[in-house]
Order: sequence, then structure tokens, then C-alpha cells
Amino acid sequence: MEDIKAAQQLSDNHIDDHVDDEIKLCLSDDSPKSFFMFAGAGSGKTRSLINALSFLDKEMGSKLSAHSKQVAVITYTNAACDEISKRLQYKPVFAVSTIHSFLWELIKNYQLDIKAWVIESLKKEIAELNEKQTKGRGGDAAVKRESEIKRKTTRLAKIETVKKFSYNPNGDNVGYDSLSHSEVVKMGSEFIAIEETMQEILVGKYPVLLIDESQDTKKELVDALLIVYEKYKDRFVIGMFGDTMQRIYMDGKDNLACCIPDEWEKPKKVMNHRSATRIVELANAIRKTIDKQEQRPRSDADRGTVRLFIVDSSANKEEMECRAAQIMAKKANDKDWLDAARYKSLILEHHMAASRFGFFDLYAPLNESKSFDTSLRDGSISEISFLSNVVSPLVKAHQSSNDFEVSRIVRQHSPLLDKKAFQENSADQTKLLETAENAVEELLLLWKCGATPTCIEILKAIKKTNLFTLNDRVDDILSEPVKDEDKKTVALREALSVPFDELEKYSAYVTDNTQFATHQGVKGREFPRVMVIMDDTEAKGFLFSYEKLFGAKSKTETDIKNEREGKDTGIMRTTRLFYVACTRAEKSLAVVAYTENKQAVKNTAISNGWFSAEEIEFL
Ligand SMILES: Nc1ncnc2c1ncn2[C@@H]1O[C@H](COP(=O)(O)OP(=O)(O)OP(=O)(O)O)[C@@H](O)[C@H]1O
Repeated sequence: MEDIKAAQQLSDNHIDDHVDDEIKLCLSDDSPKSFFMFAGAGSGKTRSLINALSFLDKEMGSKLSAHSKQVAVITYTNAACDEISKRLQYKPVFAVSTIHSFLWELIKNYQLDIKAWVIESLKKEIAELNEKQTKGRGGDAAVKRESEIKRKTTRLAKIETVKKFSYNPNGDNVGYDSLSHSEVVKMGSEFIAIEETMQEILVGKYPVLLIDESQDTKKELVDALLIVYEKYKDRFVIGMFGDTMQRIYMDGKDNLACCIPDEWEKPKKVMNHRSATRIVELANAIRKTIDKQEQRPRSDADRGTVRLFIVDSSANKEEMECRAAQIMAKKANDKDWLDAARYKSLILEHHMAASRFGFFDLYAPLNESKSFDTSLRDGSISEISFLSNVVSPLVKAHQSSNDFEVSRIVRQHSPLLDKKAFQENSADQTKLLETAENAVEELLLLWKCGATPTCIEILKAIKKTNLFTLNDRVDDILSEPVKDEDKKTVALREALSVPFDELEKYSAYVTDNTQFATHQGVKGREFPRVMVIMDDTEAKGFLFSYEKLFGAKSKTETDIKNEREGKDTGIMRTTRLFYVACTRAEKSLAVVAYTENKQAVKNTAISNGWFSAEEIEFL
């Protein structure tokens, strides 16, 4: 009897295996078919994507490669891109990229078209701004518009001379000849939607295109791909993976499921393989308010632990979160909650990590300038990444007396010891080495007797000795401020005036080496222990409101109107974010809610069936 039960349980855990077979059928050479595989958190979508790709490699990898074709995979983040490429052993038949890199690779050789598009769109934007300027009222908005008009007009005047536009999908794009992230998305999607040559290139090069997290894929691109699909459906297969409940960005397509053609295959999954039973129950309860899709936990899943800690918003937050973790250690019978490095704290905004983890003075000016966007979030602002990738390891190597490593870093990065320097000074190489050594010494002097220099002091020392090559913007950063300066330069000058260890903390955060991550940033990931921190007072934006979701703050008239009209509301967006954050947990989950109204939060948590009274604690 026990054996039969065990066997049943085992087979139950394979209940969704048919989905991978259905996807394989869609990808088979005889009857290719596009598909839309949408399923809840932890249901194994990423796993199915990898299985599908392995199948493609086995079945048609060599044929595709022989014809210089590839399977395109579009992921949401660079981290997901790296992870998938690694799992596919970097096989060249796969072109795994983020949306931005994918589009840029497709369009970058069409420089004349890019130029025409940029000129046209700048003219349009300037005309729109001018119209608003004549119609609109004065005040701050008018001043802002005026400077926008001026900036765009200057760029437009310079564009004629541009021979080659540049774009870095992973950095901030400096200079009038570089394209912004949104320009590349708009332009690339438009070219795909309209230009037949581009469509032929896309379909010819990538007969199969799979998209991960497609609920958050930019809507312009999704629309463009659906147009291409209609035209080329006999030789172009699209596979979309995702979960509408996990749509957390504003630029995804909100009614995606309704736009998928009827003839696409739509396999369904019902099991959550990631989380303990109690966490799956909570996820189902959260989801109930949006689309009523339910998941089942694995038959061998642990029960798991969830707790809601309700805290006054004026409380000492670090202390409260530490107390919540101590309680979790007891309730979940898991000592790892006592070590901050062993659980993940999910915050709503990066600046919450900035103030808790000690890099606020570096972060705030860059964030407030609103000019860095993704590069601030992923740590790719070039001056900062240079300091953390080159200078920080150099200083650490020196501090641990690792002369070999110091010399390796200098040889790898310094123009004082590059090939050109040696060619030019072939007669006196000892002198070259001496110059480099002196430059290193001068830099390291800044840390003498336990001192911590500011980032600006470090850049100045490097500039003086030419130890490393610095970009042109560093010259501006190190100069006295001038009128009408570039916003990025102003922000960087202020940000880099902080002590170097603050920059190191920031770098640790963006490279995911701290206990903190944002609710949004952990999409697709999983951790044994998760603490979800909900704190509207520290969240600057108004896109999300946990206080409204938990009934501690009333809905606005706009919320009510949007709800009535069936539009997406802030509360729905917050529900989805809450779902994403909670479903990252495998074993135990602590939710910490900072609020102005503790009782209201408790009442809502109970009446929504999210937490039982025993699972709720006031701190
Ligand atoms: N069929 C399966 N059998 C056993 N484990 C599985 C199965 N499918 C997925 N898993 C495991 O469940 C976890 C979640 O899988 P995966 O990350 O692929 O889910 P997902 O649907 O992409 O999740 P999310 O949407 O939440 O990011 C992973 O640890 C994965 O290894």
C-alpha cells in the first residue's frame, strides 16, 4: 500500500512533463508551430526553455549551423542571459541576448537608416515639445521643456556629421553620436515591423526565436514580432515563455495573452516545483485576486513557514528586520536565519539598499540626475566600473602583499606597460617598469596609514601619472564646474566625491554580493530563505503601494476609476510584485510590512486569506 502511494506521489510530480513533449513537437522540423507557454512561479518555465533548446541543438543544431542560421533566445536581464548561455555550454548555434543587444545586433549595420530615423524622431520630439510649450503653462515644467528643446536641437545640429552611431547595451551611452536604450528599442522594433529587408534578415537568420519572461518584453518588440509571424508563419517559429502574473514593468504588453493567435500551441503547467507547500498556498491566495490560477506543490514538498511581521513605519528598521529574522530562526527551526548572508532581503528600491548598506551618498546624486537608468542599476557606469574592476582589486592585492597580482593588474590595464609603450621605448625597458612602479606607489600612498581616499582623489592620482587610461568625461569631472554642464558629469562629480569604500559597497550590491536585492531584480531567481520588505515611505515611486494593497491607505479616485474601467491599477501592479517577491522563497518566507496602520494590514492579510492570525506578529 505504502509503495503504491509513493509511486503515485512520484508520478504526480511528473504531471507537467507532457508540456516539454508538446514544445518539442512545436519545434520539430516537420510541423513547426509557434507556442505560448505561460505558467505560474516555479513551474519550471526556465527548465522547459533549456530543454527546448537542448532538443533544438540535438535535432537540428548542425543543419542550422551549416546554413549560418541560429536559434535566437531573448532574455530579460544580462544575468539570465549568462545563466542560459552557460547552461547551453556557449554553443554557437544559440544567439542568447537581452532585448537591447538583440535589436542592436540586428540593426547596427544599417547606419544610414539609423541616421534618418534619429533625425526624424528628434524633429518630431522637438515639434511636440514646442507645441506643448505654446499651449502649456509656465513654471518648472516649462523650464524643463525649454532645456529639453535646447538639448535635442543641439543634438540634431550635430547629427549630420555623425558617420557611425554607437551603442552600448550594457552601459551608459555618452555623446551625441551614441543611441539611448529606448531609441534602440523603438527603432529596432519599428524596422522589424515595417522594413521587409529587416524581416527577411530576421527570419532568414533566426528561424526559431524563443523569448523568456515575455510578459515583460517591450510591447513594441512583441507587436513587431507578431506582425512578422503573420507574414512568415511557414518558416518562422516564436516560442514565448512567461507568466502574466509576473508582469512588473510598465513597458510589457498588458493584454499579451489575448493577442496570441488562436493557432499557437498553449501548453499549461500546474505544479510549483520550487516552494514549500505553505508558500505555494500563499502564492495561490495572492493570485486569486487577479486571475484565480492555482498551482499544486510537489508531493514531496516540505510544509514550509510563512510569517507576516507588521511594524510601525517610524520604527528602527534594521533592528526590526533583525528581530524578524531571529523569530524566523525559531519558527522555521532554521539557524541560517541568524546569519544575514544566508537569507535574501528583498527591498522595493535600490536606494533602500543604499541607505542600509552604506552607499547612499554615491547613489543619490546619480539616481536623482535620472540620466543613468540601467547602468546605475547594473553597475556599468564606466568610471565606477573601472574603479571597482581595476583599482579595487589592485588595492586589495597590495594590502594582502600579493605583488604578483599587483603586477598582473598593471600589465593588463596600464598604458605605461602596453605593447605600444614597449615598442616606443625598446631601448630602455627598465625605465618603463620604473615609471609604472612609481605610478602604482603614488596611487597606493593614498591608502597609507589606514586612510581612505575619495574616488575623485584616486582619479586625480591616476590622471597625474597616466597609470590607467581614463575617458574624456573624467577630465570634465575633475575640472571645476562650468555653466550648462552635462547632467551626467555634474552627478558623477558629486557621487565620486565619496570615500572609496562607499563605491566598493555599491559595487558589491550591484554584483549581487550582499544580502539585499530588489523585488523586481530577483525575477526568475530562488533562495531558500526570503524576507520581503514592504515599505512605501522608503519607496520613492508611486507605481507601487503596499499600504493600499494591505488596506492601510485608501484607494484614490483614479484607482477606483481605473478599476471600474478594467484598466491596470497600482494595486494590481503591487499584487503582481508581491507575488513575484514571495514566490522566490523555497523553504521559508518572512514578510515585513512597515505601515501607518498596523491593524488594517492585519485585517486585510487575514480577510484575503493570505496569512492566518497565528502567522502574524506585531513588532
Ligand atoms: N519537472 C521538474 N522536476 C523537478 N524540479 C523542477 C522541475 N521543473 C522545475 N524544477 C525546479 O523548480 C525550480 C523552479 O524552476 P524554474 O526556475 O525553471 O521555474 P520558472 O517557472 O522559470 O519560475 P519563475 O517564473 O518563478 O521564475 C528550479 O529549482 C527547478 O530546478
